[in-house]
Amino acid sequence: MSKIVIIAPSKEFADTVRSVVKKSSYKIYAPKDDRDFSFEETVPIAKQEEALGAEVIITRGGQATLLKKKVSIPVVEVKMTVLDILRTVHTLKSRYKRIGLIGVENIICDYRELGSYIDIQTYPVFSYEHDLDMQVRNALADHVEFIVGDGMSVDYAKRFGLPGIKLMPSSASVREAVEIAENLVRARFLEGTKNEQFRMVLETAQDAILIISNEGQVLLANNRAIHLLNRERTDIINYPIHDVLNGEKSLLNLLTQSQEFREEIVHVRNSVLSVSKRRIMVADDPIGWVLTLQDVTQIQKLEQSIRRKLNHTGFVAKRSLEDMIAVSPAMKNVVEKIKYFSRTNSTTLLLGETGTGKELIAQSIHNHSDRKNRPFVPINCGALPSNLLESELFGYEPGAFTGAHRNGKAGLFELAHTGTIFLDEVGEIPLDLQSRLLRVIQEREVMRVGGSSIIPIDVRIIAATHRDLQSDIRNGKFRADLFYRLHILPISIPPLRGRKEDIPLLVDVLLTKISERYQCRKPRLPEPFITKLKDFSWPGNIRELENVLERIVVLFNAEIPHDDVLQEIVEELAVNDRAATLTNEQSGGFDSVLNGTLEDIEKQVILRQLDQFGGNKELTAKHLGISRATLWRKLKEN
Ligand SMILES: Nc1ncnc2c1ncn2[C@@H]1O[C@H](COP(=O)(O)OP(=O)(O)OP(=O)(O)O)[C@@H](O)[C@H]1O
Repeated sequence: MSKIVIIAPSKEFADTVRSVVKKSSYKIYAPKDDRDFSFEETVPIAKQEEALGAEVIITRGGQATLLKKKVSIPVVEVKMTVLDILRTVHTLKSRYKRIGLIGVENIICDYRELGSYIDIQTYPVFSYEHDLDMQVRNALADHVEFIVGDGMSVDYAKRFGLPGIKLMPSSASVREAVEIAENLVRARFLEGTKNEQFRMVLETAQDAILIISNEGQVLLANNRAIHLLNRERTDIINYPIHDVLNGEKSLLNLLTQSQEFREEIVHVRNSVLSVSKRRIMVADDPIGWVLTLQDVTQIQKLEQSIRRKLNHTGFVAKRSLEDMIAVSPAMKNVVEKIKYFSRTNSTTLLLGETGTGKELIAQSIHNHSDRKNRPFVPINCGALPSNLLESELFGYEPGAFTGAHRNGKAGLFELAHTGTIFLDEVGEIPLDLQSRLLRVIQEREVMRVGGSSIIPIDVRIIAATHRDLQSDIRNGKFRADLFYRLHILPISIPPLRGRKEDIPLLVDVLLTKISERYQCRKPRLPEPFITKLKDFSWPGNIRELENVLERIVVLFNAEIPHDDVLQEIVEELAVNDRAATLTNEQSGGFDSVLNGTLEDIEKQVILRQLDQFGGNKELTAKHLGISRATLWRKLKEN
């Protein structure tokens, strides 16, 4: 398919065209013999080429005038220049006194003035049917001896015995026409590109969009609008908006307002729509309106799905410092450390019993740091067997092991690039992997399992453990060098029993959270009960407290007498505490303690109780039946 088609009505013109147009991408039609193309021949050619996808037709003279009416693509006319005519007339001047210029109006009009300069008669033809005969007769009446003009006119004049010569555009004129045609093709392409871009924007928009004229006629509607209006496109485009929205009174009242507005809410059938109306201005003139309609329920669904996707990756830290309750001095101190440490990129080690909030603190550090908009990648190192943990952390190349994914897989270190990786239960990492982890931390680069290339990473490391890593080092379970790499910024998180001042606020905030989750009323707990909660040792820390409160929310809503529920919980907590103390005393290691001297045994008992009460000396002393001063003294002595 050629985009530019040249129809040369005569053989001579075709020769001029071929001398100019060398590109094979142009299709040239020319008569096979000396006879010029008739209109009956050129019209079908032009129509066929248009149907095949031609974008521009080049031709000349009367053919151009006619084809412009017959096809809807642009027809570029090869115009005769004044110079073309002068050149022809000049050669004839010595032989003929009276020369006439005859031809269709578009050839003659610009040159009519020519007659006054070079003594030549002009005979414009507006329509071959109506004027040609008359103008040839006029020329004869004016005693014109020789005629120059377009093919049709000259041929016609010959029938009256009037000799003539056909005007032929020069190569320069052909070149100019070709240039115009090429520019037109380029402009059409640009326009097509713009239209397509506009269409794509319109169709990929989340909103239903309608463009209406100043008179309220729908000029354009995207597929969402068609879908929303539940009509056929043909029943919408070019119809008045009144007809299109017939029956949707509230929407119509809103849309026919003569003012712009934004995000007005309107109920249409079963949907809630947010509607906006904006003027379209072109050079300060209003030319219509653009209406956007958003299905609010759809937006809510979209938001949910985006959140689900983000959360599904697990790479978003949802909690932050605002979620942390810190009333006790011990926790306030932890919060200060979080704020301070989050300003650095250094490796941080969180030390604390289970349920003390290590994960919450890791997320808070991340969200308080410059990396807050980057990934937060948590992994529980204790939850996976060694080989799986290795490929999870460092990734693997295709075919690294049986069952490996065909395309390989990026490790969590890679996925955490520019963000934070949270190595929970770092004390559970097997020794062989510890050395690999050490290398990654030292070099800040990873190599996938089965791979040979090194991938540099920029990751902040936060590790956490409930284990006594120093003792693991002594027992050969944890590498000392890895410990020192992790122990750069340590945070010891006190157990709940060591920060009982936090309990009342924790109870209040957690009850609100849980009640919201269950969508039920928040229980009001009696003060004595809340105070009583401070007496227990909470081995499961805040998680245990959370579980107890969840039970209260559920049972209070089950209409079980509230006092019974609270009484049962207090008893259960007391029993658990006694059992824990007993187990501790029996298995804890009294066996080991009993082996030492009396002083050793006393020291072990004091330290164990101190630990049991999260370092709280007052409670420890009370439990051991000694004064705080005695406890101080004994601790000092030991
Ligand atoms: N200071 C705090 N303020 C409010 N809620 C807290 C606080 N600390 C912990 N929590 C809540 O207690 C629960 C347990 O916390 P988290 O999971 O962070 O503990 P953890 O130390 O990581 O536990 P584990 O070691 O068992 O994984 C979470 O629901 C957390 O939001």
